[in-house]
Amino acid sequence: MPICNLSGTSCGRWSSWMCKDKELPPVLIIASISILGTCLLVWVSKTARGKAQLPPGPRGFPILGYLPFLGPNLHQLFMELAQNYGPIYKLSIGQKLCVIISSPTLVKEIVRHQDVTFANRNPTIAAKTFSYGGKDIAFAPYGPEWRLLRKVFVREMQSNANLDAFYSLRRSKVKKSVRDVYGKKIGEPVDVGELAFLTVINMISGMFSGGNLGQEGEIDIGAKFRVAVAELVEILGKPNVSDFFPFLARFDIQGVKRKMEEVSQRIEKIYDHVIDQCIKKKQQQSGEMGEITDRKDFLHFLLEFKEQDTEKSISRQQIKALLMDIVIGGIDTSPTTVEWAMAEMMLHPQVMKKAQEELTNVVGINNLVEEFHIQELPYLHSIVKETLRLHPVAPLLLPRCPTESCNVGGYIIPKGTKVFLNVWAMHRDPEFWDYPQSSNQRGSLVLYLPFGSGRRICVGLPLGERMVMYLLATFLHMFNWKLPGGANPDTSEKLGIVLEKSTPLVIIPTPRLFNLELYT
Ligand code: HEM
Repeated sequence: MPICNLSGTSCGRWSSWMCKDKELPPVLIIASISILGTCLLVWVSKTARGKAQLPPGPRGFPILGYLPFLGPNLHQLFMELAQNYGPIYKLSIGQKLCVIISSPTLVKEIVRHQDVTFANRNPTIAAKTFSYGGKDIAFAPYGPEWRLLRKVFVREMQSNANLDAFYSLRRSKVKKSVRDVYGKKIGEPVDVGELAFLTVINMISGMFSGGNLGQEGEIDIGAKFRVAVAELVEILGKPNVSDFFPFLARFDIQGVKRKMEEVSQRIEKIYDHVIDQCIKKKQQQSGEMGEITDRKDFLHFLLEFKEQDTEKSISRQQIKALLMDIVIGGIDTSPTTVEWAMAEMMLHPQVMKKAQEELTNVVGINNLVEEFHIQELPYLHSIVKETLRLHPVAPLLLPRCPTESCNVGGYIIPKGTKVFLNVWAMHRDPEFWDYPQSSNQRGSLVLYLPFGSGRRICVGLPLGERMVMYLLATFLHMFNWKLPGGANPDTSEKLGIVLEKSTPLVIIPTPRLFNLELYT
C-alpha cells in the first residue's frame, strides 16, 4: 500500500526518501511496527508503574457509596469485605474515601515505615467540637503543638514517679468499690462493667482534681460529671451524616454539633471550677511553703506549663482539651477491658481459678492486693493480653489520614483519605494465631496492637495497664463470682466509642477472704 496515500497528501521533504518508488518493502513495515509496538509497551508499562491505582473495593450506590450497607459492627463487616477484596481495599462512604487495611505487612508500612505521613487524624465533627477544633492530643494535627502536649503527658504526668504518687488515691477508690459491693451486693447480681466504670471515673476525676475540691465538692461534681461524660460519649459514638457529606455540615441535620456544644460547655464549666480551685490552692501553698513539695495532680503539671512564657506554654483551652482526652481515653477503655476479661473467665472457670491461685500465692489470702503485686502476676498479665487480643477496645484504632498522597502495597492512597487499620481482624487471623484454642502465635509477622503503634500510639498506656490489672486483681482476689442461673455469658460485641459487650456482664459476688474486716 502506498504509504503516502494514507495521509492523502503528497510526500513532503521528510518522506521523500521513503517514497522513491511509492511503496515500502514489507520487511521495513514489519520492523517499523515492531519498534513502534515495543515503544508503546514500554511506555504503557512505565506509566502503569508510575501511576498506581486506587485499591480495589465494592462499588456501592451513586452519591451514597457504601453508606447504606454499613452496620454498627464496622470491624466485622470490614473483615468480611477483606475476604473478597484483599488486605487493602477502598470504600466510598458518602463523599468520603476510606481505605481499610488488615494485613500485618501493610499495617507495618503505615505505622512504621510511613508513620509521619500517616500521623494525622481525620476527626469527626463531634470530636472536633469537644476538642476545640483539635487542640487536644488525640485529634490535633501532627506538629509542634501536638508534640508538646504529648511530651508533657508522657514525660511528666504519666511518669512512673507521678503514677506512683497517685497510688493512694487509686487505692482509696478501689477500696470504696469493694466496700460498696460487700455492703450492698453480696449474693446480688452486679453489673461488672458499671462497677469498673464507676471506680475508674472516680480514680481519674480524683487524679486531675487532686482532692482540691474536698469530699463534698468531689461527690457533687462527680455526679454531674458522670452524667455529662456519659452523654458526651453517646453523642461521640453516633454516626453523623455531615461527616460523610461535608456540604451538609452547616445544616447540622441531626443536631450532633449543637448537642455536643451543649454537653461540652457543661463539662467545661466543671473543668473551669476545678482549675480555679487548683490555682487557688497552688497560690496558697506557694505562699505558705515557697514551693509545692507533695504529690502533683495532673492539673498542677498543666498549670506549670501554662505559666511558662515560652513556646512551651500551654493555653487554658489546651488544658481543658487535654482533660477531655484523659476522660474520654481513660474512662471507657479500662473498664471495658475489665468487663471482657471477667466475661472470658466466666466462660473458662479453670482460668479464673488459676488466676485466683496465683493471687493467693503472691498476695496472701488475708491481704489486700496492692499495685506493687502486679509485677508478680504473670498469669493475670497473660489474661489481660489475651483479652485485648480478642477484644481490643479500639478494633480499628483511631483512623489515620495521610498528609500527602502515597503508595501502600502498590496502591495509591490519596491525601485526606480516612484510613482504618483493622487490628481486630489481624488479632484473629488464623494464618497467624491458633485461634480460638490458644493465643499461640505463628511466625514473626504477627502484629499485636491493642494500644496502636507509631507516633500516635496510646498515650495513656501506662495508666491504662495499671488500672486494668489493679481492678481485675482486686475483683478476683476479694470475691468469688458466679453466673445467675448458671447460663454462659454472651460474648457478642457492639462497637460504640469502644468495643463493648452487647449485653452487660451481670454476675454474683461472694467474699473470698476469711478476714471480713478487709472489706470494710
Ligand atoms: C486499656 C486501656 C486503653 C487502651 C486499650 C487504649 C487504646 C488506644 C488506642 C488503640 C489508641 C489509638 C492509637 C493509634 O492510633 O495508633 C489510643 C489513643 C489514645 N489514648 Fe488510649 N487506650 C487505653 C487507655 C487510655 C488512657 C487511660 C488514656 C488517658 C489517660 C488514653 C488516652 C489516649 C489518647 C489521648 C490517645 C490519642 C493519642 C494520639 O493521638 O497521639 N488511653 N488508645
